[in-house]
Amino acid sequence: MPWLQLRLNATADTAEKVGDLMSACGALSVTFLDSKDNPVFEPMPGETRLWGETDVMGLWDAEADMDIVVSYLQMHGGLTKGQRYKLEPLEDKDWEREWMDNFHPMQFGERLWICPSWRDAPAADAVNVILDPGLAFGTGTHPTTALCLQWLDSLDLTDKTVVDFGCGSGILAVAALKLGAKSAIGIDIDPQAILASRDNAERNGVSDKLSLYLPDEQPADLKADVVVANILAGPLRELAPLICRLPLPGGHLALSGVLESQAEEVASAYQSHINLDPICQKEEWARISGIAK
Ligand SMILES: C[S@@+](CC[C@H](N)C(=O)[O-])C[C@H]1O[C@@H](n2cnc3c(N)ncnc32)[C@H](O)[C@@H]1O
Repeated sequence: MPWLQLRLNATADTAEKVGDLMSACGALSVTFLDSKDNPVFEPMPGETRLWGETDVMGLWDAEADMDIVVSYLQMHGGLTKGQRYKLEPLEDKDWEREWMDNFHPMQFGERLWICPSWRDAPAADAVNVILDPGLAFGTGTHPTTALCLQWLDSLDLTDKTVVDFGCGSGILAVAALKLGAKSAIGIDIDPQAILASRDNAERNGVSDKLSLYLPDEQPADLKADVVVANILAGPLRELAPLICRLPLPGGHLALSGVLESQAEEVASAYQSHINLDPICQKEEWARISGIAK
């Protein structure tokens, strides 16, 4: 089935509203893209977008009446009078082909590779995580995920327990298990993330070692040797009292999803419980890590 894609530019303040309006008039998916065309996070409710100019891209099936969609956006302030937008058909075949052709195995750190299922593993002795990119967050292409994968690769995870807080596709928990962790727990507020993580664990033969919880279901006394949380700066600040208690004494913690400009403030919420490493950066993103006191 061919698709129709509508793309328009929004600002930090309007992107979320434009996305909601697109969903309200039948978009099958809505993606936010930064200035380099990387997909960016959907903001948490009440959270301010921090990355300035954002393109919002909605996808409809070919039957959709896009005149109605455009009028609806104009009527509700998603498109201002005279604002330019791009509407183009996307052939299903081209779309999938392009996706598949462009998604190559990617290396993180020394041992770890993320490999789409339709490509051969790059090296027999590498640690290969098989993951199919989708609309869900967490394929390794985003710098915040990459920072966490590199960090996990740098640790000796043999027989360690791991918590992946904000597990998304489960990429970090699955990678940790394939790097030798004994067991992992993934936690996410999004039920779709729980399902995606389960699928990806099964695809990688580690589902028996991964437990998944919504936040209000997680064990009360949860502790682990290694804790990784790739969520945004706001939740990381708010959840600091909870996340600080997750690593065992001497255990490792990494926080990601934080812009470089927010790193000091987030780090200060953790420094009473964590001996912090120097902040590590990739593009405009920062990773905060350290060892629990
Ligand atoms: C940026 S994605 C990270 C996904 C994956 N861990 C990765 O590194 O690519 C953030 C995930 O955190 C989840 N999340 C956001 N706030 C959360 C919270 N307060 N508690 C648990 N999960 C949360 C979101 O639903 C989303 O799946």
